[in-house]
Amino acid sequence: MINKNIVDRKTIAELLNLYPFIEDFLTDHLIDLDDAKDTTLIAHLNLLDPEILEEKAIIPDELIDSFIVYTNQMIDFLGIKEDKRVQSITLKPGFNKYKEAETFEELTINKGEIIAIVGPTGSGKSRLLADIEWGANADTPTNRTILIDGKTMNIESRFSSNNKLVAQLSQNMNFVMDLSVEEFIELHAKSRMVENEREVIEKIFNKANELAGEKFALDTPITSLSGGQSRALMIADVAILSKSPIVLIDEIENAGIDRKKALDLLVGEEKIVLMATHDPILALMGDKRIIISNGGIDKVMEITVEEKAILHKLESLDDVIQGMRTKLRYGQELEANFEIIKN
Ligand SMILES: Nc1ncnc2c1ncn2[C@@H]1O[C@H](COP(=O)(O)OP(=O)(O)OP(=O)(O)O)[C@@H](O)[C@H]1O
Repeated sequence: MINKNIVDRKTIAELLNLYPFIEDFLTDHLIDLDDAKDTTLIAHLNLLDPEILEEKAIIPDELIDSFIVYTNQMIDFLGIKEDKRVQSITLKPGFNKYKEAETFEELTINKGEIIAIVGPTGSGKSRLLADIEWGANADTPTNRTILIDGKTMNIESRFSSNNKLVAQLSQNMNFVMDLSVEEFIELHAKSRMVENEREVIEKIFNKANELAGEKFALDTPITSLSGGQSRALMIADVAILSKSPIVLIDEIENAGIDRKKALDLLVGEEKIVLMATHDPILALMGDKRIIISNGGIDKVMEITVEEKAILHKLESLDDVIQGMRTKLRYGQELEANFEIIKN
């Protein structure tokens, strides 16, 4: 089944590749496929002249909604083998540290969504991630319940180490195995029984190097990767090779990797991503954010249009800071005059 997150993130060409039958719907609605293939449907509609939209009686949001309904009906009708992956997780309220009931409405997170978890140090962000990893069923200190596709996690999924529903990326990841990067990925690819092993190894290696600040080689021993490089390798590995549909990230801000690319990579693979963070850029990169206070979920907020604009400015500031970091690292002097490019 598709949902709005998927339609918002995939290009029309990618959607056509998955569901060739949508061509009829798009052409019936006068979408010029030659023009539109490399953009998302919403981006394409937003680029159209308002007069043309009016003339064709197209209201972008309504068209997207009917596109989703049509595509899902066709998936049903054609009996297309349904994606067995998890479609959503739901958090049901429990108690905060003072045993007061959490007041948020039950929260459902769909695949392709990014949720930031924010709150002061010690407020319970990691605890929430642990509840999700554990598949809490009113049996953790918070008394929360986590539903996967509307159901509590069964015992097998909770305790099995194969087919884990949840992949966890934490701040401190140390490798202890005596393997090269290539051998490490190969081992993982073999255990997953992938057919196109070479291709997968190359893809993970290239993606990891795109995310990492300092490049590494296929024959670099994994024990000599830096913190940021190991984190980049794990993210690429989880995104491309791991079948776990849910990814939990505990603070990637200090890992020295390209955070935006990392999130885009995970979400592009249609994972459900939850990340605990103190970093305003990451917090605003989420579609929603969960505010934690005293061990409880205080509220759930959606990113506003104004915040999206602020995120854009913060990213420019961040570029300046990263640039300065690079200069300092390579022994250069900083200049007082610097420009913040985007506005
Ligand atoms: N609802 C709760 N009931 C009981 N204990 C809780 C609850 N929420 C959190 N805790 C406990 O509070 C402590 C601090 O929580 P946690 O480590 O999750 O904070 P954090 O927000 O991740 O902190 P930091 O930002 O420093 O990483 C932990 O021992 C955790 O188990």
